[in-house]
Amino acid sequence: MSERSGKVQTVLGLIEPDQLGRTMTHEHLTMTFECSHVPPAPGDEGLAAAPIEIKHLHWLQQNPYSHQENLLLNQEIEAVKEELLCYRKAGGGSIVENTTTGINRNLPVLRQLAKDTGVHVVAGAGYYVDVTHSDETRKMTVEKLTDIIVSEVLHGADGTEIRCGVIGEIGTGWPITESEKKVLRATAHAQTQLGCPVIIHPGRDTAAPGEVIRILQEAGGDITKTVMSHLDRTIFDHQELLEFAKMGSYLEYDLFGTDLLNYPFNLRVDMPSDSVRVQNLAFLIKEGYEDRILIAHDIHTKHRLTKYGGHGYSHILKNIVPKMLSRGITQNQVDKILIENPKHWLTFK
Ligand SMILES: CC(=O)NCCS(=O)(=O)O
Repeated sequence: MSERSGKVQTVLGLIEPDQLGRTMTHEHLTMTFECSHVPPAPGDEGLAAAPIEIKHLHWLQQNPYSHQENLLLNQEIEAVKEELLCYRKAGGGSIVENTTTGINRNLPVLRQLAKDTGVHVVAGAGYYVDVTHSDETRKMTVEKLTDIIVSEVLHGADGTEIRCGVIGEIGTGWPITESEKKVLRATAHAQTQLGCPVIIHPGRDTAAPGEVIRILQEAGGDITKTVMSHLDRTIFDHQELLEFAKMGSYLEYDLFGTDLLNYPFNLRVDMPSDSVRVQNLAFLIKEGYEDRILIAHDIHTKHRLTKYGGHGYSHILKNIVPKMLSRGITQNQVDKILIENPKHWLTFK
């Protein structure tokens, strides 16, 4: 049995699972998202180059990836610190920080934020999507990738002694590339060695989550300790959702606070509103999945911070929880989604 067994690993060390409290299982506190820049529509070049201002907020909400500066969340450490203090005041306890290799993980900043705010921060090991894989990463064998991921959890990552407490978000696109498949197999092998939680970013296609789970399963991964992120923008039909839910992973709705009409990464998608997200949670609960649901905001751009008029990290606690309660979800079920489910997922076997 390892020292991590029965514990949660934060950037400040191991803690008891009961110390976590309310937990957002998919956020970013510092990262860059230049890999996902979308050129502005003809005529919008001026807006895309303008400083972020309240008069441009609606444009930014509809075109978040077409503004280069908006993609640099790493420039907002002070604002994020203030947000985390508000998150604590609102009853938040912990945050899983999903930034992996490829989108500028910064473990010393995460550790400082945890120290300054008292919020428990769990950092992510592994690799984001193919477009961010270096030539060196692409050439690695599954064994080498496994060793690196294991070391990020056991010894620390990016040349620091700060240890990751989950693997992910592991990035995959659609179709899943060969390099991403190797990372997925390495993730499963590392999880087998460590007994740790895993979290996946699926490609933007309805078939993507199921395909990822099949690859992890074949490589020996523990699907019951694996989270499928971004279901909001990936599976829409309730029957397809139930088919996927039967595969046994955690089901994460993590884009609370976003209301995007034309989702630039897949224009066929009708991005749901927060009201529809809550309806989906109520549906999954009715179907018996209350032990498998997780929620978050996945803040990864500047405009979603309260400093810029956004909803911030406390939106779920302040606005979504009352909405859930008003739609027949009980306090006990809310507590499962925000406290019990994250706790079970994050505890090492
Ligand atoms: C940081 C990240 O991967 N966020 C997800 C954005 S997406 O549009 O839902 O893929």
